[in-house]
Amino acid sequence: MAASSGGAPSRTGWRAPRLTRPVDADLSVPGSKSLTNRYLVLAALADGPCRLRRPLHSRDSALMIAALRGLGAVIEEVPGDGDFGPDLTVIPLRGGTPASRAVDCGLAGTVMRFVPPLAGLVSGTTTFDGDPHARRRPMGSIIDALRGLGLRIDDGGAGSLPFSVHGEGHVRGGRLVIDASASSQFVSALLLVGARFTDGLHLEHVGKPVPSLDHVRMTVETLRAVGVAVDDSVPNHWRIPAGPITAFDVAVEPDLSNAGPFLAAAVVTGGTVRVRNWPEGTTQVGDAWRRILPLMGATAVLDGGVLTVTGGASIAGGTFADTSELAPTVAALCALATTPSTLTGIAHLRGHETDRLAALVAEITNLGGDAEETSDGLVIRPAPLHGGVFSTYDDHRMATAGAIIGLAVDGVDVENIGTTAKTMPEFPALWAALVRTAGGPDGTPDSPAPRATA
Ligand SMILES: O=C(O)C1=C[C@@H](OP(=O)(O)O)[C@@H](O)[C@H](O)C1
Ligand SMILES: C=C(OP(=O)(O)O)C(=O)O
Repeated sequence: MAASSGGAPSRTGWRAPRLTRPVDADLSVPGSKSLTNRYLVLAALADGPCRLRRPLHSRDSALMIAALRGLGAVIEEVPGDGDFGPDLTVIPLRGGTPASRAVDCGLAGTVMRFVPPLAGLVSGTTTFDGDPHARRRPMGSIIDALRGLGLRIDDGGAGSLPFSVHGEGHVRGGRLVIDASASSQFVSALLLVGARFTDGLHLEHVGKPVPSLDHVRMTVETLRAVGVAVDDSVPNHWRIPAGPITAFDVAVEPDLSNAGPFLAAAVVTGGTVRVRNWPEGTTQVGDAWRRILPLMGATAVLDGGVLTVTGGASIAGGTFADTSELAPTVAALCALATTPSTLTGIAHLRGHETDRLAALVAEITNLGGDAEETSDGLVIRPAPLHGGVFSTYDDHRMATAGAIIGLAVDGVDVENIGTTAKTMPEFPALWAALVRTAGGPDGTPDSPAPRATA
C-alpha cells in the first residue's frame, strides 16, 4: 500500500509520526460533513438557486453531489474564499431527468439515508448501492418509512442496500411512525424533505432512544434557518407543515468533529493547538470538545473565534456519555490515559462505517491495551502500549484514532490512512504540518518549529 504524505513510508502503510516534544499549532479545518450534506439536500429542494461557501470537499460530499446531480440538481464549483476548495452553487431539482438513475452511496450514512426520501419526489427509478460494508449498515427504518409513505421499494426483502425507489414526482406525507433507535439519520432524512410532501410530515419515533440526538437538533435548526417551521415541542414527535424551502446563501462551519484529532494531539503531547473559525454558537456535536477535553486534564478556551486547547501533564480517564461520532477519538485518548475510562450511550456505533466498538477493542488490544465492549459502549483501562499495525476497516475515524495513539507510541502503522478522505482528504498533510510544529517526528533533528498554516 502506498504511504501517504503525513508519515514516513512503512511496510504496512503509514507510520504514524511519534512525538516526544509538544505541538504548538494554529490551524483551520475543512467544512462540516454533516452541515455540507444537509445544505446540499436542502438546496436541491429549495425555491431558488443557493450557494454554499466553504463547503466540505471530500468523498462523502462528492457522493452527495453526484447523487443530487443524478436526480436533476445542477451543482457547480465556483471560486470562493475558503482554504479547502471552491464554493458550490446549486440550482434545485426541476424535473425532466432520465427515467432511471443509480446512486453510489459509498460508505456515507448521509447519502444512503438522506437521498432515498428525496428520490421519492422525483419521477422514475433510483437505485441505491454502496461499498461492501454499506450493505451492512442499518437501512430498514428508511425503507419501511418510504413504503409507509406509499412508495414502491424493491429491496429483495433484505431491508438494506441495494434497493430501488420508484418515485412518482410527489409524496403525500402526513403521519409516519418509525423506529430510529439505530441511527438519528433516519429522523433527519425524513425531516429534511418533509416540507416538500403534499401534506407535510408528522414523524413519530417509537422504540429505544434515538441516538446522536445532537444531529437531529442540527437538522431542526438548519430547517428553521431556511424557513421551515419544525415543531419538536413533544419528545419523539416532529411536525412540519408543507411549504417552501427558502433559497439560501450560507457559509459552512468548520468540521468540529474532525478538529478533534488535532486537539487530541495537544492533549497527548502536552502542547497547544489553536483552531480558527470556531463558531460561538453551533449545533455540531464537535463543540463538546470544549467540555470533554478539560475532563481529561486539558484546558480549552474559546476566545475571538479561536479554540485553544493545551494539554496537561498527563491524560485523565473518566466517564464519557453520548459522544456519538467523537467516540473513536475519545477512545484513542482513553487508551493513553493514566486512569480507567467508560464510554456509554454508543451501542449504535456497531452500525457505523464499521462496528466501531469491536474495531476499537481489537486495535487497542492489538497494541497491548486493555479495552472491552459493554452493551452500550467501552471500558478502557491503562496499560503500556507497543507498536503494531492499526487496522482501519475503511473507517476514517479509526485511521485518525491510530494517528493519535501513534503520537505517543513507537511504531504504530496505520493500515489505510487514505480512508480519511471520507470526510477530510487533507488529514495526512494537516497532520504532517501539525507534527512539524513540534520540530518534526522523533528522530528528525530539532529545528525551529514552523507554524502549521494549513
Ligand atoms: O446526521 C448526521 O450528519 C450524522 C449523524 C450521526 O449518525 P448516527 O445517528 O447514525 O450515529 C453521526 O454519527 C454521523 O457521523 C453524522
Ligand atoms: C458515523 C459517521 O458517518 P456517516 O455519516 O457515514 O454515518 C461518522 O462520520 O463518524
